[in-house]
Amino acid sequence: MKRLSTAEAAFEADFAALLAARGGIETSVTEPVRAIIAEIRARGDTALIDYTARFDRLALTAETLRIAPEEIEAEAAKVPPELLDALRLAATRIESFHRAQMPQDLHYTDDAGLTLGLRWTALDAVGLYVPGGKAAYPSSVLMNALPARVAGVGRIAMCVPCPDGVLNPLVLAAAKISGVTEIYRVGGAQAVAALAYGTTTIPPVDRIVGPGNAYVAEAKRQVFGHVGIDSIAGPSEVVIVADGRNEPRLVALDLLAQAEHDELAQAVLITPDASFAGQVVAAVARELETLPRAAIAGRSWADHGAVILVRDLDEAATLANRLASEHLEVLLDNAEAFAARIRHAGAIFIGRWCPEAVGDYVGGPNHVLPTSRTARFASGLSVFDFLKRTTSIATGPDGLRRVGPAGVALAEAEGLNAHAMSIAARLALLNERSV
Ligand SMILES: NC(=O)c1ccc[n+]([C@@H]2O[C@H](COP(=O)([O-])OP(=O)(O)OC[C@H]3O[C@@H](n4cnc5c(N)ncnc54)[C@H](O)[C@@H]3O)[C@@H](O)[C@H]2O)c1
Ligand SMILES: N[C@H](CO)Cc1c[nH]c[nH+]1
Ligand SMILES: [Zn+2]
Repeated sequence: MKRLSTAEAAFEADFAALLAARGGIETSVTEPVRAIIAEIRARGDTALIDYTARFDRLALTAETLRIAPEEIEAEAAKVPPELLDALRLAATRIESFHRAQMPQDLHYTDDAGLTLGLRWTALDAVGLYVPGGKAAYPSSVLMNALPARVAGVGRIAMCVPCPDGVLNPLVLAAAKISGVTEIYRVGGAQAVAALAYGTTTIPPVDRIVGPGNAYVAEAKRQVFGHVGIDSIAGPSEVVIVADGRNEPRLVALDLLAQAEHDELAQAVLITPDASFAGQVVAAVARELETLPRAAIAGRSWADHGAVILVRDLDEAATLANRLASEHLEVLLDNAEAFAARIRHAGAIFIGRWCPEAVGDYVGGPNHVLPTSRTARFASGLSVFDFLKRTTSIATGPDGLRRVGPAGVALAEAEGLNAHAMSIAARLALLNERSV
């Protein structure tokens, strides 16, 4: 864990090092992934079955690639009722927040007499990748599938690797609650390729979303352009701005909640109170003694954690904006006012009673958020990832007369004569016919 102080002369250099410490994309898998995608394109289901036998130790046939409805039911039925209730509560809240995001179409006639439109339509088909094994978060199934459903996507296909044939009941229960029934037990780059290009069993989709390991991320990068993808997520991050009026243990737990995701996760505390900073650092050490995921969280905190001592909250706001973190917690008296000054953060958690973990599960907004400072220009997953816009222009003779000559002039200036003539010829016809 780094201790930085804005009062120190070396601060800018230390801070730059902190910004640069964010994770990058793994490149050693580029060629293996290229080969896997080519095989899936050439041999379809047969290659998918071969790779699943090799990487997931699971023998499949074209008939068993897709998880049968009875299997989904049987697995979901293994989930304890209180956990199903928790998933349902989360799903209801996520669904209603995403429903509130749905945009309006535009349709109006302007002063020149042209009728202009902008219409939102949902994607036809989306593929949702869910990581296999212990890395799978059922909450992420809800966060990826529900916005697609709310947007009105016609078909949602899900791929989840099942190493040694083991299904994950919670993942299947979350899929069921989200209304996803088309689920394939395949993973890795081969699943991404199958979703992108299609096989006999898996029809192709238009966009692929969801997290995964380096093979999955690289495959998404390589199929991008043929299909759409969501952003490629880096390690999780939290920045916590807290004054000395907080309970140190609660702040320590919030830092560790991010750190326990991954050894590369980054947890940063910004505070104007040096004595409080010391108490939080001590509390982190105490909590690490008993935390089940202490090995991961301890590594993350040791290698990527930071405590920044600022002179005042103005400096805290400036640094929080520069960090443009995936998550920002504001644990201050006047948290709303501080949050209003933040321009760059994936999601903001406002007030001492609002830990980031609420947003991971039951807040309502999406927990798939921009990492690695991309919050400067990117946003979290939403219904907009599953919608597209089509614009329209309608005009009759009057509108064409009003705007056509300027179009002709611009086309001629660009040397595009057919463009100019397609408008000019109509204008000439209108004059001839005195329409
Ligand atoms: N919300 C979430 O669920 C979430 C969020 C963030 C990150 N993640 C990330 O998801 C990832 C999960 O990783 P995972 O590996 O457990 O599951 P995964 O589903 O991402 O990958 C498993 C697949 O990787 C492929 N693979 C493994 N070794 C390979 C090799 N040598 N060559 C080619 N392909 C190979 C196999 O096809 C296997 O099915 C982690 O990196 C985790 O950080 C998950
Ligand atoms: N904090 C993670 C995204 O950064 C999401 C998550 C899922 N489960 C728990 N947390
Ligand atoms: Zn989390």
